[in-house]
Parts: sequence; C-alpha cells; structure tokens
Amino acid sequence: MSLLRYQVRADNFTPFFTLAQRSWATGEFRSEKRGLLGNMKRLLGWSGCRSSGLCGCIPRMLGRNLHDSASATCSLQYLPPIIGTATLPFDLTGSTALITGGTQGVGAAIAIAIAGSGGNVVLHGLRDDDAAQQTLAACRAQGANADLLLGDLAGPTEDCIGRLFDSATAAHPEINMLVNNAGTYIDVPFLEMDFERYQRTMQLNVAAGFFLTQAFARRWVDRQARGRVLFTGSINGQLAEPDHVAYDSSKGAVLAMVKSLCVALAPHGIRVNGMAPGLVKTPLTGVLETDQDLDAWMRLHTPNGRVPEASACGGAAVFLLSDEAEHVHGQMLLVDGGMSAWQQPDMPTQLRGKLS
Ligand SMILES: NC(=O)c1ccc[n+]([C@@H]2O[C@H](COP(=O)([O-])OP(=O)(O)OC[C@H]3O[C@@H](n4cnc5c(N)ncnc54)[C@H](O)[C@@H]3O)[C@@H](O)[C@H]2O)c1
Ligand SMILES: O=C(O)[C@H](O)[C@@H](O)[C@H](O)[C@H](O)CO
Repeated sequence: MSLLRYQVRADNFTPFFTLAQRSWATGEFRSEKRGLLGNMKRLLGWSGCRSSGLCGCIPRMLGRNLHDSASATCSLQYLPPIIGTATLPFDLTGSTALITGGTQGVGAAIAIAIAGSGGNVVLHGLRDDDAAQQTLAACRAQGANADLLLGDLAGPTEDCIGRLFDSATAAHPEINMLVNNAGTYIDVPFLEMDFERYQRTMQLNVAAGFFLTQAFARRWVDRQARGRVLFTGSINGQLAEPDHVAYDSSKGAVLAMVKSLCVALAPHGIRVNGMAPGLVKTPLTGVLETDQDLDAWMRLHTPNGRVPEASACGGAAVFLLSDEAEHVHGQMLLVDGGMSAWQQPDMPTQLRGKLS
C-alpha cells in the first residue's frame, strides 16, 4: 500500500471536476496498484499543475478514469481565479498496443503517437524493412518498449490470424489495445474487378480485423480485462469514388463493424472505435509526392487546404484509445481536413448560385 498526498488546482481538470473552478483540491490517495502513483505524478507534471511537494490528483479522476480500487479523500479550498486553460494529457502509460500495418504510413504514425503518450507498441507488418526499423527506433526513442512481428494477413484467415495472435500474446501477454490498421486498396474500375483482387481487399481490410478482434476479445473477456480496439477506416467508408468499389465496400464494412462490435463488446468493458483518415501522405499514396496536379486538386477539395503527413492521424488515435474517451464507444472519427463535410465541392459557383 502506498500513499500520495495531493493538492491540485481544480481548473487544471475542469473536464472532470464539477466543483467550483476556483478551488484547490487537497487530500490523500492510497493505492495497492503498482506503478499508479508514478503515473499520477507524470500526469500532473504534464498538465503543468502545481503540487504541494508531493503530487496528486482528484479522487474522482482516479476512481473513474484509472479504474483503480483506490480510496481517496478530498477537501476544497477557495482561491482567486486563475486565467488559463487546461491541457489534458492522454496518458497510455502501462498499456501495450498491437498495431497491424504498424511499420509504415498511418499505422506507424499511430504507433509513434502511442509511444509518445507513454504506451508500449508491438508493430505488425508484412516485411522487416527500413521503414519498419525506423518506426521501431522512433518508438523506442520516446521510451517505449517496441517489438516487431511479421506476417501476411491477406492469407487464409484462421492460419494468419492464429499465427499473429499466438506470437503476439506469447511475447506480450500484457497487450490490452488492438489497432486494426493494415489495409490496402486496389484501384480497378468496377467492371474490371475480379474475384481474387476483391477477396484480397476484403480479407485484409475486413476479415483480418474481425477475427483478430474476436481472438483478443475472447482473451480479455476470460481475464476480465478492459481491452480497447481501434480500427483504421477511411473517408471512403462514407463517400464513394468510382474506381474504389471494393475498397469503399471494405471501409463501409469497417464502419458497420465498429458499431456492431461496440454493441457486442461494451457490456464486457471493451471499447471499440474507429479513426477514418481522408487522404494523407503515406507509401500507399506515394503518388502525391510526385504528382503536383493531384496534390493541388486534393488541396482544393479539402476545406483546410491540406494533404497532411500521416502523423495528423496520431492524436485522434491516442484520444480514442485513452481513458479520457472512456464513454466514447462505436464511433468513427473522421480525420479529413473537413472533406466529408463539404457538399458537392465540384459544383461551379454559377450553378450553385441558381440554388440560392
Ligand atoms: N493513406 C491514406 O490516404 C489513407 C486514407 C484513408 C485510410 N487509410 C487506411 O490506413 C491504413 C494504412 O494505410 P497506409 O496509407 O498507411 O498504407 P501503407 O501501404 O503505407 O501501409 C500499410 C501497412 O500495412 C501492412 N500490410 C500491407 N499488406 C499487408 C498484409 N497483406 N498483411 C499484413 N500487413 C500488411 C504493411 O506492412 C504496412 O505496415 C489502411 O487501412 C488504409 O486503408 C489510408
Ligand atoms: O482511404 C484512402 O486511402 C483515401 O481516402 C483515398 O482513397 C483517397 O481518398 C482517394 O484516393 C482520393 O481520390
């Protein structure tokens, strides 16, 4: 049993703190959970909060967001107003994520953001190459334990999922977050699409995430562990493109799966959400680096005028995985610069004028 005395300015925690904003919370916190007090100190350090020699936090936050069986007491003291806003750290300390397709692109950006938020990562990818090694190094540079597992998730479902699940849980039994990110698109006009390419798209983009989530959910339910699952969807799960019928169908399925899994797994304490990028720069969309016309067209059709690096997806992923999103279930968060909010971006102004 360890003891932490705390004194914290309440306006640093307004999202959680329903009491008077101009106040100090002081009190004691006892925990039997190893490492939790260290986490609390780190959390408070990050939020720039002043402490009374020792660090601490409000009991409500401890009880609700860290799921600890801790006891805490609290008293309040009225203080003059303090100007400034809180920054809330999304702390993943003590968590380990398996990220499929985590070696490059969007998956690597998610991995690096998780590492930067205190979590550990197990990257999964098709090959061990320079990109994979760079991502591992970037995660380790942030203090994370980082491992790499390889395998092809577009193969026969039970074999490839079973192999990844067995090797990941054998090496990292503590995995409590699954990021189903690996995906591919095959850009073929609908009338030319064949069964083999359709099936490969669906196997990787849909079936792999379905069965990997099932394997981890069974494990977490058995162990009464609160797992978290994040899918990488796409804006194409909600908006169509002519030559993307298989891809769009797969991402539409991911959107529906996030909602269905939420309903199936929330009663077990498992949270499932998705993050849907618009167009971001990754090896998959490498043409953007060389094709100025395409890049310019995409900027023109994105309200914030940007086609960002994949790192733009990291913050949304970390938020959805964090305890700060504890009541966020079954959502697909679009990270698209506003593209999906823009109705008929191609309509010329003179035609649009006729509508008004
Ligand atoms: N780049 C974008 O603009 C964009 C936009 C929306 C959604 N997405 C989605 O983001 C996810 C990642 O895309 P990206 O752009 O980073 O792609 P990418 O090609 O840069 O990276 C793909 C990752 O998946 C892994 N992978 C590929 N095929 C695999 C297989 N058969 N088995 C196992 N792993 C495999 C690769 O090793 C790599 O780590 C995908 O689900 C994609 O649909 C990307
Ligand atoms: O999911 C994705 O990989 C992206 O959304 C792409 O499909 C782009 O949106 C499209 O290529 C632009 O036209």
